[in-house]
Amino acid sequence: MNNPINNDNSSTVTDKTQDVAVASAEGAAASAAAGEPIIRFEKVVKKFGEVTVLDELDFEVRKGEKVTIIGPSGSGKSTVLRILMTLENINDGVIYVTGKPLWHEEKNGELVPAGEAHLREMRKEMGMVFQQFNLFPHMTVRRNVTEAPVQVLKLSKEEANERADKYLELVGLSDQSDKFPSQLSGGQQQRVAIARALAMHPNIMLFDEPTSSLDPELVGEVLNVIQRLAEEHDLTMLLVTHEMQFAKQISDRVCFFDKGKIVEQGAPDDVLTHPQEPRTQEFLKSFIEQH
Ligand SMILES: Nc1ncnc2c1ncn2[C@@H]1O[C@H](COP(=O)(O)OP(=O)(O)OP(=O)(O)O)[C@@H](O)[C@H]1O
Repeated sequence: MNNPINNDNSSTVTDKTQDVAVASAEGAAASAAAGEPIIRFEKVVKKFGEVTVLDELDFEVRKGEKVTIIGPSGSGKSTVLRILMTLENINDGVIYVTGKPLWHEEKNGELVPAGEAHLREMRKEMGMVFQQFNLFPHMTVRRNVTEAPVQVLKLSKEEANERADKYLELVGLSDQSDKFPSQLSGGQQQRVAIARALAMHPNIMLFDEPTSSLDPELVGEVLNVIQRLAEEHDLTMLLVTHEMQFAKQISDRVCFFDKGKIVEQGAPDDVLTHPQEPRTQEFLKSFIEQH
C-alpha cells in the first residue's frame, strides 16, 4: 500500500500541511455547525506526473447520502474512490473521513502525512467494490467473505462465518458459499464482492463502475442488490457509474465531473434531465447518442 511519506509526491503534502491545518480547523468549526459531512475533500490536488487529475477539488458527502459521480472518461471519477480507499495518495489539500483526516495525522496541532497504521485504521471506514471483482481465486466464496474480518478485524472464525451467512444471504448467494469464483457468473462474483465489502461493516461503501465488466444480462442482478442496499440500509454510498437510469433511481445527489472538478451537482432529475451547464448538457447528449 502507498505511504505518502515514501511517495515521490510526498513533499507537496508535507509543505502545505501547516496552512491546511489552520484552514481546516476553521472549516471544521463551520461545518460542525451545519452537521458534519462523513467525507470532505478540501482543495484536493492529485497529479499523475505532469497531469493534474483532481484540480483543487472541494467535495462533500453527508452521512447516509447516496451520491453518484458521472463524467467523461479520464475526468478523475475513479481516482476519487481510489484516494478514499488509500490506494492513491494526494499531492495537496486535505480529506476528512468521519471527521478524521484521511491522508494526514494530527501531531502537536499540525497535520503531518499519515503513517501506515493510521491509513490501515482509516481504511476500515470504507468498503470498495471494483469493476473487476478482485476476488481471491483460490478461496471459496465463504472464505473470500470471512478472510478480511478474521485477518484485519481479528474476528473469531465463528463470528466471521456469521457475517458471511448474513451478507451472502443479503446478496442472494447463500447456496454458493462452497464454490470458487471461477465457478460463478460475473454477476454472482460481483455480488460476492459486495458481500465481502459489507462483512467489514464499513460506514461508507464505494462502488467503481460495478457493472461495466458484466455481460448486459447480468447487470440487473447486481444493480438490484445495490438498490436494495441503498433503500434499506443507512450506509453512505458513493458510486461511479455510467448507468444513468440507475443513478436517477438510487441517488440523493448526482455530481458531474469534468477535468478533475465538479461542474454541476444536484438532485438526479435536475442534473440528468435538466442540466444547466453546457459541459453537462454536451456530455449527456453524446452519452444518449452512444447508448
Ligand atoms: N496510476 C496511474 N498512473 C498514471 N495515470 C493515471 C493513473 N490512474 C489514472 N491515471 C490517469 O488519470 C486520469 C483520470 O483517471 P480516472 O480513472 O480517475 O478517470 P475516470 O473519470 O474514472 O475515467 P473512466 O470513466 O474512463 O474510468 C486519466 O487520464 C488516467 O489515465
